[in-house]
Amino acid sequence: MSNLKIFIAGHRGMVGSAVWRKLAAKGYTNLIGMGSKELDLRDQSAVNSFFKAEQPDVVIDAAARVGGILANNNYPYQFLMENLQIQNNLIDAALKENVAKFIFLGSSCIYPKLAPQPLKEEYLLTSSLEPTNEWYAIAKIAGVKACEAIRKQYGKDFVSLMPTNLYGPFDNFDYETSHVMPAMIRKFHDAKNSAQDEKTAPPVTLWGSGSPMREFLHVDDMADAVVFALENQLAEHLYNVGTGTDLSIKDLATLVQKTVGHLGEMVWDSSKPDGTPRKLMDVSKLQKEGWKYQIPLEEGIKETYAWFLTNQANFKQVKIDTL
Ligand SMILES: NC(=O)C1=CN([C@@H]2O[C@H](COP(=O)(O)OP(=O)(O)OC[C@H]3O[C@@H](n4cnc5c(N)ncnc54)[C@H](OP(=O)(O)O)[C@@H]3O)[C@@H](O)[C@H]2O)C=CC1
Ligand SMILES: C[C@H]1O[C@H](OP(=O)(O)OP(=O)(O)OC[C@H]2O[C@@H](n3cnc4c(=O)[nH]c(N)nc43)[C@H](O)[C@@H]2O)[C@@H](O)[C@@H](O)C1=O
Repeated sequence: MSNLKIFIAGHRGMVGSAVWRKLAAKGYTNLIGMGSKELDLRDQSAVNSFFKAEQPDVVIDAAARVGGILANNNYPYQFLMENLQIQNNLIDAALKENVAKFIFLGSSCIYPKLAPQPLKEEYLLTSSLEPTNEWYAIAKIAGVKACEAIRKQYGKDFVSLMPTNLYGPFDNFDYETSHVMPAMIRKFHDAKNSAQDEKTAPPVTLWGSGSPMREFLHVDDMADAVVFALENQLAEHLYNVGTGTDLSIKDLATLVQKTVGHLGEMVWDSSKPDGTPRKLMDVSKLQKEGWKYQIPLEEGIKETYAWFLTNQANFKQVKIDTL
């Protein structure tokens, strides 16, 4: 049991809620969370007042404007500015209020589009970013650099974890704004359910060519990595978090289709972007510290589809507010 006061920013999101569950299960009793309606993390003075009043020992930053390839491409300003505002307010307030440990979550898209594979942490800022998500990536790079600067200048334990593509319970299943895994689960499921009989399911339309390669990590493994980073003093400021293996989007589609039990065709919509051709993580640095993923992809997809089936009435569908 631990009484460490831990503020999980974004505790209602896919990652934040998984971190909360994991910490609660491990006996952490002093967890705090605020929804965006109670505390808008873009509001600097509200964030400063909250930190002054609460004085957390640890902050886990799982709050962000998050979305799949199309949302990133269509709303560049929101993905750049909201993420900068949220993370800047959290990081700066944590420094001022003397928070002992800060865990910042970035994304594998911080690495250059055409970097050598697998992606090592040291490839950061060596060439240009993938255009569909450079806005989000630039915000995340600024977060990594802010934490690195605090570590260098103040010697504080601020660390950044870069997750690969994540999936699992409490994901966003919106057709337009979601990532590929929840999109596929919902599309195959809806097509299967709209069939007259099982063998005449309508086709499912997927985006791009299906040739990009992606790596997927179950959110419970991600939460486990966050808890590992919390409980251990990591030697460096930046660590990749993933499985170290990837597959093509076409192969993923076949796996999800089989899990869901859709028997129709797949159609590939080439008017939608492919995004980066490959972003396989080199996960050896965190492995050397002692952390490794546990949940195999097939098992994770089965479990996520089971969760989707029991939560169909109220799964999350994120819409993006613009000015
Ligand atoms: N999902 C993925 O595949 C990946 C995610 N990541 C990173 O992991 C982290 C968590 O992502 P994930 O859980 O998937 O995202 P979700 O969209 O599921 O959750 C994000 C959370 O952020 C909160 N939030 C957003 N804007 C604000 C705001 N203005 N004020 C307060 N809270 C806000 C939301 O709160 P509320 O619900 O109350 O509105 C929500 O709970 C992010 O940093 C993301 O960049 C990195 C790589 C891949
Ligand atoms: C986590 C990561 O997530 C994003 O990057 P991404 O990996 O490109 O995103 P994605 O999951 O949306 O797509 C992966 C691939 O899958 C293809 N694809 C097929 N059919 C569907 C489909 O129906 N929906 C979606 N979303 N994609 C589809 C799609 O065309 C692409 O080739 C960024 O936000 C980035 O900033 C980031 O951090």
